[in-house]
Amino acid sequence: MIKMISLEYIKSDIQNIAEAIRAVLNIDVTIVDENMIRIAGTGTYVDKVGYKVEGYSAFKKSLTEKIVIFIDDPSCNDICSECFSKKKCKEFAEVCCPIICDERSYGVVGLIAFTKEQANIINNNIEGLMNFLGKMADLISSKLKAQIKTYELELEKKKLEILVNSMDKAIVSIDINGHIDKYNCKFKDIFNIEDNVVDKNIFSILEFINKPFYEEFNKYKSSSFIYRKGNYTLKGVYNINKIILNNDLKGYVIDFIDKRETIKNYNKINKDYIITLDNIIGESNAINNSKRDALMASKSNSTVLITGESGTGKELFARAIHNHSDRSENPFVTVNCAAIPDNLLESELFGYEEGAFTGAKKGGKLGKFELAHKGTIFLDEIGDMSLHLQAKLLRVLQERELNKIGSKSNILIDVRIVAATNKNLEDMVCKGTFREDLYYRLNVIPLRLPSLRERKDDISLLINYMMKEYSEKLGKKVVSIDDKVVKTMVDYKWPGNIRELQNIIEYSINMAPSSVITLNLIPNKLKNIECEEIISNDGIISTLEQLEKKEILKALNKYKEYKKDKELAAKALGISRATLYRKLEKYNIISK
Ligand SMILES: Nc1ncnc2c1ncn2[C@@H]1O[C@H](COP(=O)(O)OP(=O)(O)OP(=O)(O)O)[C@@H](O)[C@H]1O
Repeated sequence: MIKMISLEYIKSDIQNIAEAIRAVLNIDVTIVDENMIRIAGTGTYVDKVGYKVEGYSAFKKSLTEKIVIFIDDPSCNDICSECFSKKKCKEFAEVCCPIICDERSYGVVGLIAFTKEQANIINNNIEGLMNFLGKMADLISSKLKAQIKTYELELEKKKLEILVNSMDKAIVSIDINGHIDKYNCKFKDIFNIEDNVVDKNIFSILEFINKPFYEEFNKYKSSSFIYRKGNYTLKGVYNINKIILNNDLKGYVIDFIDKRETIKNYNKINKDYIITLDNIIGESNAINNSKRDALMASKSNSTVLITGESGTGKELFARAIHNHSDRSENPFVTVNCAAIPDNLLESELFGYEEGAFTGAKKGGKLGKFELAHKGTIFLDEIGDMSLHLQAKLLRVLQERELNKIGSKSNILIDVRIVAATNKNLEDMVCKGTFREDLYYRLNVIPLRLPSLRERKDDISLLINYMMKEYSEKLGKKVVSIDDKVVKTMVDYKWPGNIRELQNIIEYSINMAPSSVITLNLIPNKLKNIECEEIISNDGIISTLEQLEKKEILKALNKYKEYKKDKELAAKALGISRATLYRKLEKYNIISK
């Protein structure tokens, strides 16, 4: 940074100094910079300003070695013997002194005698002149230092300006009486201000700011606001911070958050996850029916209730419904009602105003319903919502407006609701754990998603899709799957549905030593299905061996998650571990 500054920046000051020296001493003066460019000069040097002093000279030596040089007779001086203009030299004597600033040589100031009289002045008072020239070099150096400081300050100012202007908050600083001192671009932007507002009073521009706030600072430190100018309305939150210097209050910095901007950013982040019905893998009748119903639902504004076992793709369908709807440009906001404790869920859904309760965040909190304005809110695991919140949600659904905790007025909401659950809400209604009126409000468009068991035709398709996805993700080249594995997977019951299938494919790709997924790579639970098949064949007489095999499989299945599974299974069957192993071999049971 400092390197960029040179004597060039202060050349008019330097020229003045050169002329002052000349006027006092009647000897010509010249000054060169660190590149040997003449910066200033008097007499014959005036026309040479701006040109480079070529070759080796006393000036060059003084600059590089940072020493004062005195030459009383150029014709026989050692330094001059190397000078390229030695032969045409018209000088009688010379004194030059380096200009040093922070131990760096920035140039040289020199006195040159072109007549015998001038040489006598130098020769008769060399010590005094050297001292004088040193003082002049110091003067130039201090001017340079001041210039470097100014440059650094300007640079800092520029950086701060860019920093403040690239903030996504609007900020303004005012004195203790409210007069505006500085502000960033965002401030003018969000409040639609066109004029220069420096020195204007903030209270006359932003009437919502509580005027005597500096007397009751803590009370008005942070608040939500509504700003109106003609047809323009802005809602947001502002915070006031004191500027204190040496225990004196000097003013305030106020920052403003534009609510629309917060919502827009939220959308941008969530836009990364765009799912449409075409991305939902499956061609079976069961899934095609669900896709058809979902497309119909997307064209309406009514509430959708998606039901289906865990991992069947309820959230995926909810996103697809939103993305196919005319709300797709607006937010899709998800709330997992089971993951958030009941006491927090209320503020998560509906938000609160500043100071609504002890511990409430500065500036209040935007609720998910507000964030989802003009978009869709996805209430996942709705069956886990408490009765207390069910009543609140019902009120919002009925009245289409919500009351934020701590607020005196209601907010109109325009949000499409898609709820989902893997619970049987009708059963819950019968047991009194889910409100009947809310159930009917939610279940306007029911969408049931089939379990993977009900769409076995899709399993191969899903396997291929997931193999590609995870091979890419994990950077492995797994390209095929053994037919026996596919058959085993088709036969399995998939209680965890697609999520469970995803886990197993991810696991087997991780474990695959080659490019093929083989039977030994998939968990045993998938291979022990025979057990369930035998059990379900009620009414059919089995041989004793079949029964024995069935009981062994049952026991293995029961303890499959345990480390000592064989020991526990053997104990449960009333046989020794060795006998169990023998029987496993006899019945060709593959076990972990
Ligand atoms: N048809 C499909 N094609 C591809 N991936 C799918 C499909 N359906 C679901 N998935 C994937 O399966 C996983 C589970 O889906 P999702 O979270 O939508 O299920 P869910 O029914 O909401 O589950 P839960 O009830 O447990 O919340 C996700 O990773 C999703 O991407």
